[in-house]
Amino acid sequence: MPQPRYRILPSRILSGRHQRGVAPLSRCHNGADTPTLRSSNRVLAAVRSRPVFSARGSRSDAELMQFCNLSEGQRFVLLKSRISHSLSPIHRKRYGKNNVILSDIRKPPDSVFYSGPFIYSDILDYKNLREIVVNNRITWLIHYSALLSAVGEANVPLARAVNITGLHNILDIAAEHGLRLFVPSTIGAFGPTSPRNPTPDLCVQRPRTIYGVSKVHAELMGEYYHYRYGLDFRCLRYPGIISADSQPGGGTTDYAVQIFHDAIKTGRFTCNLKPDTRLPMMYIDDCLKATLEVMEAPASSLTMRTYNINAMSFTPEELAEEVQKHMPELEVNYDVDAVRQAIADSWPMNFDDSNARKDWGWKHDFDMAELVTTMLNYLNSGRLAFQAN
Ligand SMILES: NC(=O)C1=CN([C@@H]2O[C@H](COP(=O)(O)OP(=O)(O)OC[C@H]3O[C@@H](n4cnc5c(N)ncnc54)[C@H](O)[C@@H]3O)[C@@H](O)[C@H]2O)C=CC1
Ligand SMILES: CC(=O)[C@H](N)C(=O)O
Repeated sequence: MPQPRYRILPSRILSGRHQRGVAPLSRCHNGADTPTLRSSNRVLAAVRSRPVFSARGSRSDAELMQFCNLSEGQRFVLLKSRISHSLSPIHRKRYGKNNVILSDIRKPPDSVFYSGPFIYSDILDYKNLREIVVNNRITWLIHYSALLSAVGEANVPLARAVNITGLHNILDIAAEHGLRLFVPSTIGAFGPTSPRNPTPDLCVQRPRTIYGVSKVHAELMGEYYHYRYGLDFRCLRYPGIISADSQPGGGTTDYAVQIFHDAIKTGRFTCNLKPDTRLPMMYIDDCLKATLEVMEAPASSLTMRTYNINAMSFTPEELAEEVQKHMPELEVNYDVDAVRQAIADSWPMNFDDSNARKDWGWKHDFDMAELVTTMLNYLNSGRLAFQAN
């Protein structure tokens, strides 16, 4: 048994009461401090025995009500991304500005940086993550950091480190400190041998990207920690997310964001996928709604820990036609990127999210027509405001 080198100071767990735990640490392969499984077991055994942190279904409604009411100093860390830009204001309104802490390896835009607490962190630095969780008495962790599908293929070692080693760090910290943990998965967690139309929650998952492999790994590890250690792990497989308030990044579905920016800026759009490539998509507001709903759902309503969610499915051609209803002058061309096309061809065309609808009442608000109108109104209002200044 290794000698303890560090002590975990008193930390707040979900009930808002305090738990004292002492965990010997060992060095993990990436050089960061991480608890040994054995020491985690000891802490977790104590945590699991507490009524608010027992396995699925054993929490009473009263405890859940108490849990979801963050009045006793419950605090979040949101590991930042484009999606969390939009999620943080909603969380802050709901749970209090200072109870939601954003964190990233990069300084965000000023509008995000000055909107509330922000802490620098590198997902690969376990010790730093642990300090953030302990020093800020964090109780919920929302883990968005990742390299997406196309950028992941361009830098596999980095994607493997951020998406897999980073996830291991998060899981250990969440389990050790009794945090509720949300990790998003994706349509990219399926592959060419999965049923594609529609794709159910449970089926063959053999993705062909490092991104997809890392997300299947995250789903399985999260569920394993849930059943093995009682970790309150919750995961949604998002479709392509479309949002107006951030620039498109390294995803395969990002053409469906880019088209709006290009339509408004230049009146011309060149799509990097074939016109008939059908993929599941969702407007950001629906994504945020689903994320909050599943985070707050009583554990007893969840029959699974990882759910598909969906809103619509369309092809570039169909999306372009819908945009052209508002902007008939929009010119659309196709210049197919072979890597992105191969990824898209291996992903679901339609997503079966019937379990989410049945278990916790998931219901989307935005269809394609609503999405297009909202995106164009939002981006046009930004452009008009800019011109007015
Ligand atoms: N945007 C989409 O269409 C979809 C997104 N998702 C998932 O949602 C999450 C967020 O996605 P987006 O907002 O689109 O991603 P994004 O690319 O905007 O954000 C990823 C964030 O990870 C951060 N990051 C990278 N390396 C890091 C490190 N070493 N330490 C700390 N942070 C680091 C980046 O700085 C960036 O802010 C990802 O996990 C993604 O897999 C899932 C399905 C669809
Ligand atoms: C669907 C996703 O996970 C993401 N937008 C990507 O295209 O990589």
